[in-house]
Amino acid sequence: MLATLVAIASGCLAAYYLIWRQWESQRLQALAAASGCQAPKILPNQWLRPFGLDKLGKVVEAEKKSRYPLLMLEEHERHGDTYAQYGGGLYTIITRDPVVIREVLARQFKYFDVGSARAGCVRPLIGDSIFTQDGKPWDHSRKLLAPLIRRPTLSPLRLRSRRPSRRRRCDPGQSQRPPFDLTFSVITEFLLGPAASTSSAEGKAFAEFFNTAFKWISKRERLKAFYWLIDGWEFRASCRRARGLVEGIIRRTQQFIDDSGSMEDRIALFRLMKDDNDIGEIRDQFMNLLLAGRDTSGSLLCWCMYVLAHERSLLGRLRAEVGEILDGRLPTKEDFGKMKLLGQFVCEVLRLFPPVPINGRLCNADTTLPRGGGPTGDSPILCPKGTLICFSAYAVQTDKSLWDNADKFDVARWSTERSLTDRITDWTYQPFIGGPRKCLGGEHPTLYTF
Ligand code: HEM
Repeated sequence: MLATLVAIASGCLAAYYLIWRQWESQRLQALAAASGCQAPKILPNQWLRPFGLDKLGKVVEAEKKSRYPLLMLEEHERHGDTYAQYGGGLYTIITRDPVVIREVLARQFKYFDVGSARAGCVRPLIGDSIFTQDGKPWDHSRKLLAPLIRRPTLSPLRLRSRRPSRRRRCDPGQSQRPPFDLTFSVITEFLLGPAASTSSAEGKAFAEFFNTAFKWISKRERLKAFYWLIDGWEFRASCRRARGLVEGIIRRTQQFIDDSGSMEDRIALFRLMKDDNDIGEIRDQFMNLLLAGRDTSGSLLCWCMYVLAHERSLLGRLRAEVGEILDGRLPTKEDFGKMKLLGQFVCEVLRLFPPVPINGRLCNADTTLPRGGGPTGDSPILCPKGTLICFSAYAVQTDKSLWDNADKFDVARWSTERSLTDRITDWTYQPFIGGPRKCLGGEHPTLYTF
């Protein structure tokens, strides 16, 4: 009797599923037809098609060899500006078409989320805030943080000047550590003030726990939707301890923040700490900003040094420019406007070596995108709810059809007054992305590099 009931229930469920699938498919076909959509080029998967595990394996392998952006570029050159494939369980549209990217990040912003995988991957360390949220919670965080970080009176230049220690600079096995340690301490102090200095024992311990947790996060990110497979005691303990230490630092800072507001121009999160907000919220806002700003600025510094090691004459010209404008004193914000060559140099480094070379968005409603379909790729394409859009600033910024001598490092391409504005406007240059979610800290890259 029970077996019969189970069989009937299973049959009903299966029938319901098939009817629903049919109905869904007809609805999507109608939407596609109404917008003149054609299918994009869909790359076949070798095995386990619905999960796209072969594609995921290829990505993981490329990331291990630090050549994921190069893989994306090669695939675009082989398959076109926009194509589709199943990857890591998701139907994925992969694009380097600026028109499609603008549609996703700006024109149809509300239909594209950062998605739950990003949040799940990093939440144990940074909690929930601007970097991981979507919809109303994101809007709240953005409105809260944007005015704090972009205050005209606030300047990271007020931080005392710092250099990596001589011992670290000489350690060849740790060539990437000094820039990342430097940006870690600059951003931490910029956001929380001197009490968070990473030269204190507490600050050092925080940096250690944060870095350990971050190594785990990098591995989790590689697995996309399957990030949860990478977990462990060390990861959880480092996250817990890093979060605990930050709370201690925030409490201490709150004690010496007084009503006179004397520290307001030296601590970006001053208002947040002063207004008696929940300590957990302040901690998460800070951790999100640190995660968003530390590696990006550190990576920019590394690439600047890499380029300068190869372009010795450019180094000489940059030294001459900076020396002439500053004449031995520390710079002001206005000085950076005068350092034309330095600005062009940073633009070109960010073009060839964008710190966020690949990015993604998850579609939250059935919609269409203006290009990528049909034999020429000029027709609109259908983008059903649940589609992952993967786009690469690196592939756009090194696209030979958009840039003359795309592979060549050439500061002169930024020498005319409008070159940067024009490139940002037509979305062919997007190291800080664009649209409502564009980088909050990316207004003064020259300043960070200095
Ligand atoms: C060279 C340095 C930097 C680069 C290239 C860079 C690049 C980016 C990019 C591409 C995004 C978009 C990420 C996404 O939505 O998927 C982003 C977002 C963000 N960045 Fe930066 N960033 C830099 C420095 C900073 C700094 C120093 C801070 C803050 C102290 C910062 C704060 C943020 C925040 C808060 C977001 C999230 C904005 C939102 O979702 O509304 N960034 N950045």
